[in-house]
Amino acid sequence: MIELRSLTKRYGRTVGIEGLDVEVGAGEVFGLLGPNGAGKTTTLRCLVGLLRPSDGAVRVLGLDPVADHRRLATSIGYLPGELRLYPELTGRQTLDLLAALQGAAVPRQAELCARLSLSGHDLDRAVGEYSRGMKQKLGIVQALQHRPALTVLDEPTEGLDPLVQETFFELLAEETAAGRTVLLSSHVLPEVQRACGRVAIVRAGRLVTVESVAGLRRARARRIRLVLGDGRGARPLGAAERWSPRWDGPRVELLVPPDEVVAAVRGLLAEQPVADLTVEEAGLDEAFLDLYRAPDGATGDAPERAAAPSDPAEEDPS
Ligand SMILES: Nc1ncnc2c1ncn2[C@@H]1O[C@H](COP(=O)(O)OP(=O)(O)OP(=O)(O)O)[C@@H](O)[C@H]1O
Repeated sequence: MIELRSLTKRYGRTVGIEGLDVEVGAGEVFGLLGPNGAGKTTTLRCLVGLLRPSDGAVRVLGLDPVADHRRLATSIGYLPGELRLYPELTGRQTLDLLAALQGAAVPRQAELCARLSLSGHDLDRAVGEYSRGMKQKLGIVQALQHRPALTVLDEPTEGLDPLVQETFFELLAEETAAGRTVLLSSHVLPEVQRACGRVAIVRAGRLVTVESVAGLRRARARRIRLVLGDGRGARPLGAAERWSPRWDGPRVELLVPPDEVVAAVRGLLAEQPVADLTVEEAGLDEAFLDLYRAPDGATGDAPERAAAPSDPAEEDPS
């Protein structure tokens, strides 16, 4: 469904994304994750043909999203991160206008509006009067209304209340059950854990890893919690100090790599009066936070991301 080969997009001197290699197959819900400014939106815009790559290749359903933009319009649904709508059009007029641009029938429009609680009354109001969440719901409806083979969603749950989020996740599950593909960007970690089978993590314009959510979790740390039996608080833990123990009175918590857990527990039990001990898998949040962190501990944009000064700014072809 999606093939990115060394995808690079520069904005003049700034690197949006560099050397990204990713493949996404039919029926996947694939997550693109990373801190602010990592290059997620840039990647999605290249995928839907709104940006021309500076280097590398993008194939969506075997086609070039820029050159074959019109042909792909019927097969792609896109929810931009910053949804800008004509404020004077009603919700219904907006959906119909976008359907015309998609060039396809919209068999799901009514059903999606009903499921996302956009009433007939709402749809007859001008979009300029919509709340943030209502606009987002309209954005989701238009992205799915023509039953596209691929739906690209940039931060889709922004502004949605928990009940609507629930419906949204049901919709995603139905997409994959029907063999259709979804690519979403997010930095809301639990939603990725819930919705995606695989994720690509990007940081400062580069791919950090592509992995299944299950695999990512398996490979990450275990949390060891100890309650010391003598009631005394923080003290040196010998070899276990390297896992940066966090103390709270007589309780201490360490995050330990999975293959070192047994040795860590043995060492801790041998050296402390332990009253209680638990070992559990660290949450996916910690797994991601670990990958988010730049090698120097910083997150987000790295100052060394500037591209060669001679690189021309790429223009939006649309
Ligand atoms: N139109 C533009 N002109 C110049 N630089 C841009 C432009 N759009 C994005 N960038 C830069 O490209 C880099 C990647 O931005 P991008 O919007 O793709 O990140 P993101 O991962 O979507 O971030 P966020 O989570 O904050 O939405 C950033 O350094 C950003 O400043």
